[in-house]
Amino acid sequence: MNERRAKRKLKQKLTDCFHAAGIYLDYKSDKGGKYKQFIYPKIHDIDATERRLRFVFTLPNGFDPVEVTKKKHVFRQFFGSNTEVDGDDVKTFVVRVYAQGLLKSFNWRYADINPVLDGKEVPIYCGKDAAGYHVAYDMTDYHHLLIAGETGSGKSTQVRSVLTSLIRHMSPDRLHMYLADIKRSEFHVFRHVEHVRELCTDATHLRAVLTDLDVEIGRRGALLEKYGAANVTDLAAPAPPFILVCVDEVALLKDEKAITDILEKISSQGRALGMFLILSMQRPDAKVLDGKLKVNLTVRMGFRSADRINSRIIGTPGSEKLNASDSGRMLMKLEEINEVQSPWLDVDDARTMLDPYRVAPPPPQPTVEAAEKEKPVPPQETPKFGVLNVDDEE
Ligand SMILES: Nc1ncnc2c1ncn2[C@@H]1O[C@H](COP(=O)(O)OP(=O)(O)OP(=O)(O)O)[C@@H](O)[C@H]1O
Repeated sequence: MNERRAKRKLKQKLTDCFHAAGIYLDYKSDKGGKYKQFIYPKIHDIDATERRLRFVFTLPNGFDPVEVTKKKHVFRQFFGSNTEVDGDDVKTFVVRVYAQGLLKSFNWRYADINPVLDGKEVPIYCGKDAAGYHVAYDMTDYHHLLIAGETGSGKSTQVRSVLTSLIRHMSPDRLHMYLADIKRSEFHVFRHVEHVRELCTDATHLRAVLTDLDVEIGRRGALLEKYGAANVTDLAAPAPPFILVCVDEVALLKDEKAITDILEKISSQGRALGMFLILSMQRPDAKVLDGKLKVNLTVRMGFRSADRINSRIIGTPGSEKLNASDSGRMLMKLEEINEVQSPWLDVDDARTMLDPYRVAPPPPQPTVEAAEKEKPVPPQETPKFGVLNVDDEE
């Protein structure tokens, strides 16, 4: 069957589905009122691949979108149980029909995901969608990420997998990571990995690191101004490395204004400067996700959440309905909201995989007595973070 004919058939099937579901407006077309005319939703786009079928339609003005949500079962009766219907609460809806449905679980394997990371500057590997396709995106396109979900939903595994994928894929010269784990439970596997410039386990350390990064924001901003560039990626080589700040359980820091102010600043200015955020939290905290952060954390991964209010704050309405038995399942908001299964990556496997990237741990700090015996050495002028120094560029 040629493509046009196949699309015409699919369009007819969707129209039949609209009719069966009562998704139309009708009016009498003759004076006697014998003949009815139907106005169905307008079908804009039909995209059919081997594994997935996708329709976009808009409702006629005057039709209540709630009626579509109520009639999702009719779409499943017509197209099969792997059918999803999502709408914007006004008039645009997307219907997706998947050939296989979401996997229950699958293992993180670099060899499998490597091809989808290729060609992306700062790739974020997310998981597999219901059609079995790998889902990944580039932070230089979509910027800052929020990962949220209640305890046991798979959030920590996802943060581990995202960071491990980045380390495997990017050279330590191109990506500098600044990690904060105030709970001290997650990031020990990343200790001494070459990409990881700082690993903070308390607010004082994180505040100092972010204060230095604030200086880096100023330096990079000055560089862009000097060369009339819109983005650090437009600068002539050697471009400064990308900087990723990842804070686990950021809600624990909600009263640390100096910290949240700089995180906000990175969220609003970091895009052009090659500085990105990944923030994770168990319970979305309206105080943390207020103002600029809320607007600038454009990508959301919503694992199972406690209730509707939480899932709305995360920005993935419906994540409260994810099954407790489906660990690692999330609703992911990139441009649309899609259900995605994240990969399983065990802590021990991650540790083993990261071993080749570890540099020797720094020598222990001398004791106070030993330091006092040493002759004082005049302080050296070393650039912070070793990333770039505006003066060197003169
Ligand atoms: N992607 C996945 N695939 C299969 N199972 C998973 C996946 N992610 C998590 N799990 C299962 O769920 C358990 C809890 O995962 P994880 O520790 O990531 O949850 P969490 O939301 O971070 O919880 P907490 O906040 O308590 O750390 C894991 O031990 C594992 O059994």
